[in-house]
Amino acid sequence: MPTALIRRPSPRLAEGLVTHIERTPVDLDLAATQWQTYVDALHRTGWETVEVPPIDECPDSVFIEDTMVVYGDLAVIARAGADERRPEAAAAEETVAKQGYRIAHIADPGTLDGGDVLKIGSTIYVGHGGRTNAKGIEQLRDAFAPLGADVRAVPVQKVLHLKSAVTALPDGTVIGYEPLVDDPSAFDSFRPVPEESGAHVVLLGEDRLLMAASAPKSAELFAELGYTPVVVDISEFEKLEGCVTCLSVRLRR
Ligand SMILES: NC(=O)NCCC[C@H](N)C(=O)O
Repeated sequence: MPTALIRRPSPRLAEGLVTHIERTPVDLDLAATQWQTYVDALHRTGWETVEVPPIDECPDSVFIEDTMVVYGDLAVIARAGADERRPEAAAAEETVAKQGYRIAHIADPGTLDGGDVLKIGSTIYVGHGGRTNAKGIEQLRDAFAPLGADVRAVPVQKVLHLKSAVTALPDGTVIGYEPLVDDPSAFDSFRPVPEESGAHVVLLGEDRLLMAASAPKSAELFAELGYTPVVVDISEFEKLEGCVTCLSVRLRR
């Protein structure tokens, strides 16, 4: 059974960072329900989940994706671009090590958030922007090149992370809401979607795409293309610039 790492929301979730959008109040009870629904959707589609111990003092800790990048048998532990998120990594490292992964680290002066990393086969796109710097990208390349990965830097200026702008369909087509994609030509194949959050899909296997309820037109488009959208409402996390990808780390080995 494939495994995904998850982390329970902090009671301080509402204080999470907001960079490119206006802050609006977060409903903690609703966030807890939505998180459970997200986890249930993983279980329903055949995923086992492993919880990283919660870290209550870090408001953004639910966004577990940002703590690491996993490729082959190696987990590279990120060094968050936002100082206040750095303490999130330690327990995530312990948990992924227990799953049998080798560990490497992004080190000072490198910074990198997992949300900036989009893997498509052996191509790894890394967003160079507000959270991930050139040194972080260089270190990620040094870690994964020996495993055969082609690490390519792409610009991210308009949104928080690369994967806030684009993700990819199972056939490798990169999807994005064009007004928020810095350079669509950076990708081998690009297809526009009609909504911002329509750009965010988590591949669950067997052509199923986990996606947010806020992108109904994109869900319709994917269904027409032969995929099966699995829709979850994550409104409270979207208020903090989170999306479906950032609430889990899928371990595909
Ligand atoms: N990978 C992601 O999309 N992470 C979302 C992180 C949101 C959080 N409020 C932050 O600004 O770091």
